Amino acid sequence: MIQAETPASLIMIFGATGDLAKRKLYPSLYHLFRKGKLSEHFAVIGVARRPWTDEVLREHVRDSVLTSIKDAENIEEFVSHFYYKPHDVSDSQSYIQLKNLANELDQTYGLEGNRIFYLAMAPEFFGTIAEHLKIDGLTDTNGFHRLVIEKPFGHDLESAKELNKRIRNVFSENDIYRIDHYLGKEMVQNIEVIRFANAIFEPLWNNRFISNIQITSSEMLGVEERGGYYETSGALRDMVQNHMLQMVALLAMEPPIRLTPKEIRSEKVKVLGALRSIEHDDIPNFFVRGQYGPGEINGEKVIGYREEQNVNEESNTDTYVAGKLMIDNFRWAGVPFYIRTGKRMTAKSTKIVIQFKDIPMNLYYKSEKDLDPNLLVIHIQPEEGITLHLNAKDTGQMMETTPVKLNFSNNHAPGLNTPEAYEKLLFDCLRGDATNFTHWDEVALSWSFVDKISHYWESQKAKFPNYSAGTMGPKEADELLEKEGFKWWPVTDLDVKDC
Ligand SMILES: NC(=O)C1=CN([C@@H]2O[C@H](COP(=O)(O)OP(=O)(O)OC[C@H]3O[C@@H](n4cnc5c(N)ncnc54)[C@H](OP(=O)(O)O)[C@@H]3O)[C@@H](O)[C@H]2O)C=CC1
Ligand SMILES: O=C1O[C@H](COP(=O)(O)O)[C@@H](O)[C@H](O)[C@H]1O
Repeated sequence: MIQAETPASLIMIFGATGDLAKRKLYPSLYHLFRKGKLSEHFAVIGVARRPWTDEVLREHVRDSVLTSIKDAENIEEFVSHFYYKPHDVSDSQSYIQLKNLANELDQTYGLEGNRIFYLAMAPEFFGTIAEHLKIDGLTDTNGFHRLVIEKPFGHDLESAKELNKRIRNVFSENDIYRIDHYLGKEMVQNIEVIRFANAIFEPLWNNRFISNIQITSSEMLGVEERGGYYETSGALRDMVQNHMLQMVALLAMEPPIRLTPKEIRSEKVKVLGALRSIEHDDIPNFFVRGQYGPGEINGEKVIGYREEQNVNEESNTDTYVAGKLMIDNFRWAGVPFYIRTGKRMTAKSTKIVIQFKDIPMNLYYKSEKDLDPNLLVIHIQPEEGITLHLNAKDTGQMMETTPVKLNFSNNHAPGLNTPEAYEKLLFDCLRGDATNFTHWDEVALSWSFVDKISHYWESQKAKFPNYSAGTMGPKEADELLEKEGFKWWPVTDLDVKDC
């Protein structure tokens, strides 16, 4: 049930000393607090191994907020709601101490027994923590109990099933909030609105009018300190299984009969279920993998993936994936959805390009020159907006055309106006709105699609590295489109700010 207002709640963060909590969760909670979206009846218990005190955590939270917001009003009041408990994830005594503190805070802050358990720790602990929460009585209150789970949700379908079984013994599906932070991004949420609130798009949104759809999510950063995790994951599991497939599902789904989590999820599940399964030897015809070698980013030399910390010097891990997805249903038969994502690429950019089919006959260019196709570009980040690429008359006597762009920019000052994805998702969770979290059925279908590709890749030694840092990936990714008469629309030339 979605609460109209923010209810009182205790938020227990497992992994309170970690990177995610510091960079994302504390600033997001502070934004909610400052906007009045966090009830004054709230308290946070930070949980991790190191022997911190309440004061140390408060200092840490204060620093984390002040790093991103210089004029943080009422910061002292905000941090006074934070408490800390050193913890051993597999020891019941630790949970009993947590329960006692939680019960005390229930009284102090009038929390009505409402509890959000946010698991921001390595995934191997998710199942154990969920089980202890029940066995040791942390869920024995009258309020709501919601489990927020960070990615990755499993390593493949089998491990995801196992994890799901363990947490479902404690929490019902409705109380499990599997985070995919792309679903909290403003322009990802806008996909549905663009599609279903505009009479000009929905009639064209099918294989009669769309020639192909391209989704690019490129990063300039390398793996940073996450080499250990990334070696077990790679770009396919890290980005495609979740974020990229979620965007595909939102772009391809049928209009839901109403905007409830259940109806939207059910439409997304149908898309994921209609993804053409790609078998063994056919995989190279549909998917390309890459790994960055040394190169240059912003004029600075950077090392290759195999030289990164905690990375095997003969690593077979993909830091880049490009793929062609086919959705075998009536609406999308024959329309390729091209996706690509990678680290150490030319630009930090997430964009969706919907390329419409050419008009049947070109009246305007009699000779060799072609009309540009109409494109609808959805700028997810760092700019947020929409651009429609059209053809118009070139000024002058001749009846010639020139490309024009109709542009809507959501953020003229990038990052300032739009709430951070985590802020929105935390707020949704407080209100009990699970629309922008992934349901188990979506997770399972995504893993079963991705598993076939990862198993095939694991069985073949790749010729890595195959792209230089600072480029847009291996040449095979360009060939994937060229062989079908398409090309990747360059993310840098499509910028909303250029219009
Ligand atoms: N960082 C990011 O940008 C993103 C992270 N995620 C996900 O979020 C989760 C956390 O990531 P991140 O913050 O980067 O990880 P970190 O390694 O920075 O933090 C891990 C946290 O877990 C705690 N911890 C580790 N082992 C134990 C233990 N045995 N008992 C109790 N606490 C323990 C650590 O505390 P201590 O050392 O004090 O024990 C620390 O607070 C992961 O699932 C990750 O995949 C998802 C998307 C982005
Ligand atoms: O989930 C992840 O996402 C980030 C990219 O997120 P973005 O919001 O900056 O696009 C990626 O760097 C990371 O490897 C992955 O785990």
